[in-house]
Amino acid sequence: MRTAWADIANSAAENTAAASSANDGVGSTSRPARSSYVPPHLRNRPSSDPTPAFSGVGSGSDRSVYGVPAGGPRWAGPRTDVGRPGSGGGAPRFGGGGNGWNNRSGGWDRGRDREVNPFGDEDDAPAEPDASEHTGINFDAYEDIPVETSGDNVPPPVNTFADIDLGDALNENIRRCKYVKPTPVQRHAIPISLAGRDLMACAQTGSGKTAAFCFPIISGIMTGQIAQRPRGARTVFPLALILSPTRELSCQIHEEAKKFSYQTGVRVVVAYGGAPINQQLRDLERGVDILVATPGRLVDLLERARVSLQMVRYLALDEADRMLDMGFEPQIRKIVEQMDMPPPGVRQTMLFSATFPKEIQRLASDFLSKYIFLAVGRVGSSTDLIVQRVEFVNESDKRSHLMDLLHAQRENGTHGKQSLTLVFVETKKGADSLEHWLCMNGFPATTIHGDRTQQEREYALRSFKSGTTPILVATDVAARGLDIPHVAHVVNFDLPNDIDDYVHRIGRTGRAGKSGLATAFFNESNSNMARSLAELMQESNQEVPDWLSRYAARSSYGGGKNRRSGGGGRFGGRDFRRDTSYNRGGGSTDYYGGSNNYSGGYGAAPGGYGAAPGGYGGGYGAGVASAWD
Ligand SMILES: Nc1ncnc2c1ncn2[C@@H]1O[C@H](COP(=O)(O)OP(=O)(O)OP(=O)(O)O)[C@@H](O)[C@H]1O
Repeated sequence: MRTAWADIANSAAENTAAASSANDGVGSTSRPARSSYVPPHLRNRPSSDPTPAFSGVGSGSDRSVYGVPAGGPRWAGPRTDVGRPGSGGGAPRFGGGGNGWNNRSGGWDRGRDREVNPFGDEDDAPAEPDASEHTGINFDAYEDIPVETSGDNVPPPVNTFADIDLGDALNENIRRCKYVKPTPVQRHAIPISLAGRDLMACAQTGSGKTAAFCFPIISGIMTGQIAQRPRGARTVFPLALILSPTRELSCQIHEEAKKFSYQTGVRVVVAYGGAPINQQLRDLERGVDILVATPGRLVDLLERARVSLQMVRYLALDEADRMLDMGFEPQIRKIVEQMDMPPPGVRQTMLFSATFPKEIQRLASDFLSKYIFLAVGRVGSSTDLIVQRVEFVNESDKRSHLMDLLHAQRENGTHGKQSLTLVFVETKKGADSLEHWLCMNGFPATTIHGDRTQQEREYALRSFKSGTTPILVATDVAARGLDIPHVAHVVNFDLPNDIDDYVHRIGRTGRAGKSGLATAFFNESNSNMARSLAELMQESNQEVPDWLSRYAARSSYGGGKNRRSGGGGRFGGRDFRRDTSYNRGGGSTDYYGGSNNYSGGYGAAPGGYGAAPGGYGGGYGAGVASAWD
């Protein structure tokens, strides 16, 4: 059976052969693959199009040609090689400027020729007017969702993708993805980002945040002014950096971004730990516009001087609260503040997550400039699409209880390829032992956790996704971001110590408007979670068992951290800059001088879950980062 590494090894061999160079390793001076790099603005140029360099500026949009606000470009690099065609439609016609990139490209279409169609045979399927019919997305689930924005001059939301000037090639890929309407976070976040504004965005799990940050980045690179990139001997200069906390999530974002950027000429490369670095170096050398990475591997590449961040115009942190908690913050600060990345206000920064504790918002503001805060849905709440059940199960009864659930699923047909079950446990050993026990009892299962090799992790994920092993036993490494179709049931065999982790875990089901089920096993050892759990369930219109309410009445806030998402407001949705203690405590109103804009029918009542200062202690030791990364 071909494994991930077999694939990599084979593709490396193919590449080496194609390059006809026995000396194609890292450090080779010939770098044959790299010579075929074609800059994005030249790759889309029709071969028959003799259009010379175009220097026009698109109009009719609230952003300038650089994708920055009308107030003035924040990216000052002079454009020498590419212009923006008018926004009135038609395929983009990029003109070569006769510069070095063009000369060494070997032809506009060489890069594109090699591009694998990520849509496969479905490429030409017509878009359905009714999204729910074709994709199973229940868009009604998103109606009346509460939205809050705060900050200066917030660009208005759009209702359709056609209302946004994303460019023909990207629009075509949106059609290929069968995205008919933007989701609420996309409706708000995309115009904000296209206007060049920094953004801190909170939106519920499975609500389409990946596209919300990818579309403006791809569009900006395709259409914006790009200063000529330096030509370091072995250094590459991406224009955008997307960081995520886990290898699997980085791979997933990479796959998504490749779909969105198909035939746009924008090149997306992924770099993550646990996989051979040489293949990643070769990928980078072929050219990179958007680099998707985990922090540890990126630091490695930066220290080897194989990547420079000096040309980064867009920085996106997915799962931003996780990226800035104790485990990752030093690495993120190093990448963002201590290397050669342009500062806030020069680069554009976008932070996305479903949860955003106040203390993390405070840290995050260091990376942002005059940003807009956007909350779609109740920050840190779970989506109402997920039915949540909490069952009291003593530690010693957990296995037999799980077995009962699985048998019941089998009997009512909700088991198998179309109904996957994801079981979260606290420890890696616990994951292995439960997996073994399930297999012994006739339930094919696999496992994913930080002690497994990356090859094993990827194999496990594929086996789960395909339904070969319809049960995945996982630690929190699988809690965030993973978009696995057909996860029908999430079981919190061991509850996490942090309510935000619970929100992300159960968010692996009930995605993109579909419904899902989440069952949690609760016992005495989880009593510190009772209150947060009961309140979260209440907010999500779930039935709270009486016994849990009694536990909640007796206990304090969850996990000892008392850091309910969003902070300061019972329903989250709260920009920490509006917090009175922040303003009193010497916090500068420079961060925030703007109006608050609400839509939807909820109020962020003060009080309630106030996150006590210093209450947040982070959930992970520093050493954990490497296991994730
Ligand atoms: N406009 C759209 N129309 C239909 N489907 C969409 C749209 N936007 C995104 N999706 C789909 O919704 C699913 C969830 O999207 P995504 O993974 O970006 O969610 P997310 O908000 O990042 O979730 P999480 O918080 O768990 O990381 C994906 O399968 C994606 O393809």
